[in-house]
Amino acid sequence: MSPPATDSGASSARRSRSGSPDLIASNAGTALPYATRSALHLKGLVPSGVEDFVVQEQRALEQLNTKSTNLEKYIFLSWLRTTNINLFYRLVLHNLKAIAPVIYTPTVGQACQEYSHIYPFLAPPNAVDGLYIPLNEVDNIDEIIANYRESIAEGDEPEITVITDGSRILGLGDLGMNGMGIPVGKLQLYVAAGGLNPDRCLPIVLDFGTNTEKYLDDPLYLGLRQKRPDDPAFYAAANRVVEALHKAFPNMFIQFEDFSTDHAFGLLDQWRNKALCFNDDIQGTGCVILGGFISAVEQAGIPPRDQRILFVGAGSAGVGVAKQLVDYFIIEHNIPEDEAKAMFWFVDSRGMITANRGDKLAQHKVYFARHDNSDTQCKDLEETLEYVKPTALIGLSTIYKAFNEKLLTRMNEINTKARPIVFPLSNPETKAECSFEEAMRCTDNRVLFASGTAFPEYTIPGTDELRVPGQGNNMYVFPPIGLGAVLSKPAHITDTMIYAVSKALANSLNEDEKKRGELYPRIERIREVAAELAAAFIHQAVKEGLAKDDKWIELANATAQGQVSPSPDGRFSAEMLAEVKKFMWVPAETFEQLRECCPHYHHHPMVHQHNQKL
Ligand SMILES: NC(=O)C1=CN([C@@H]2O[C@H](COP(=O)(O)OP(=O)(O)OC[C@H]3O[C@@H](n4cnc5c(N)ncnc54)[C@H](OP(=O)(O)O)[C@@H]3O)[C@@H](O)[C@H]2O)C=CC1
Ligand SMILES: CC(=O)C(=O)O
Ligand SMILES: [Mg+2]
Repeated sequence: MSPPATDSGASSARRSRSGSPDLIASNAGTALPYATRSALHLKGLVPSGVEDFVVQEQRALEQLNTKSTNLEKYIFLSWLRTTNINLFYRLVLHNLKAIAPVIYTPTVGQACQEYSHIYPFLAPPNAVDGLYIPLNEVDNIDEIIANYRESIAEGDEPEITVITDGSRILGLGDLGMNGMGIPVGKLQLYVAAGGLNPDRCLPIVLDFGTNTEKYLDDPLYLGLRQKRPDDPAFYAAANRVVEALHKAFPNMFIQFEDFSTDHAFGLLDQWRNKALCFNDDIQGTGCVILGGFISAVEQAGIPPRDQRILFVGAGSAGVGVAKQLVDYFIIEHNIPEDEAKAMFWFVDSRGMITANRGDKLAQHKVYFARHDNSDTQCKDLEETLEYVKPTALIGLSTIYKAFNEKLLTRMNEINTKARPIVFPLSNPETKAECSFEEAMRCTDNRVLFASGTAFPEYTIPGTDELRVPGQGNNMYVFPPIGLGAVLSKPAHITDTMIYAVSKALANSLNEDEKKRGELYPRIERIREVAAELAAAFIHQAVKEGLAKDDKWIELANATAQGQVSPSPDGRFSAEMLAEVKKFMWVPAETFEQLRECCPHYHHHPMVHQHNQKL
């Protein structure tokens, strides 16, 4: 069983192997009481003021606020995370709305592009950010895993990993090893939103080269300076790594992230029934967008079956999202699959996707290729929009401003009877199809909107009406899916477990959010909502007979048998929700808590000596 929520020793555990006084000092710093300073031979090495964590946090926030750019803020926060992880997460959790766009999209995109330039000179074994696995060392993967094991404290085996090869980082393309910023950033959200223990999160980059000349020519580039391998070599190496990880840590949840689309589908197909894994860009994005889309369809003002949905972009994200929306129309609205599928059109870089377009469609596009277009071949988005006259426009194309003023205005004109749905979901901001303000202005403020990246709130001109844009980003769902998987330990993740999370997300809006017509819960509530979504996931995993953890099986069965009170939508019980919340990691509030909750503290040789003297 995993440690309880109070096990907040944070990264101090990792440092315990060094036997250095850093163990306590790094996470307590100026909060170290005099007696402990004395015991650890730190007298005179720390300023004399003894303060509590709240004051430390004020100082950290003050320092963060002196940084004039988001990249500087990112660098400061990375430094803080590797220096004092407890303080880092206190700051993140108490300022999530302001900090999420710094540690995650959009700033993380820029940080990845600059990764080799801002690399913080980490000093292993005491500071290890994750695993860098070069192609030419894949045969030594067991040694690499053994080295990692050596660098962590006993009992801190990873329970979750985010793994990328950097080949499609957000909408920024192939960043090679620089893509490491994404697993690092995603795992910070696993901790902040999902309550995973930071010591048990493992970011991994497969450093398999890059096809981006700019990085190959950059003297500071830290990855392998070679072109990417061909497909057989890629799959042989990637599978070798995943196999070794799965063997070393059989219960570890594996999140595939930001692989180029063909490999994203390929790896998922190979591993989805063999290991506890999922692809965030295909399944996570599908899950989160379905959650917001359900709310949008309810507010649009036309029957769901009259929706005509135009996707711009048919990559891992576009196809992943559309497949989940098809399931929704089938399951919730009893629309036969063929009819449900016919509610969707796609545009890619070559125009509307049709079966008779003349090019060989990639396998993942075939399902949605239109057969009813006769001779009509729309060559781009503008033509397709006029042809389809969509009620919903969804962008996962990486094309900045693809939804220009003209197109947005047309969406408004086409949809006089319904509120138009516009979801520019590409990341980061420099790739977003449009902004919230643009969508509001061009649709007489009628738009039902969600974006991948965080956009500012918008006050309708001439009024004091403030509108909050929805953030349709998989960050709302991968933390609870991971948390639910870590707790209930299903043999593998099914589409129906992910579907249950989408439904729970749509049900998670509070009265205020609903009254304001918002599509997603406010980010300040992301942790509270994550607990509900994780409970829904666990409940579904148990229902499908795939969960392996007895405690959660018993709790879910008790709900099903009516022994405990179910949630309003019947998906989980209050008891289960309370248990999930108990598990969620929280940073220590006081020095005492840090000390008590850190099992390694008491084993520290100097602390041991000190305690013996007391
Ligand atoms: N909001 C969220 O939570 C998430 C957002 N995303 C974002 O989605 C975007 C796409 O990701 P992914 O699907 O994996 O990437 P891909 O590169 O696989 O997909 C991009 C798609 O856009 C198409 N495209 C490119 N140029 C144009 C154009 N001019 N007009 C129309 N379509 C075009 C491509 O066409 P072709 O196939 O012909 O090359 C391709 O189908 C990224 O920006 C990513 O950040 C991804 C995951 C989650
Ligand atoms: C959010 C995300 O996973 C992406 O843009 O790739
Ligand atoms: Mg991604």
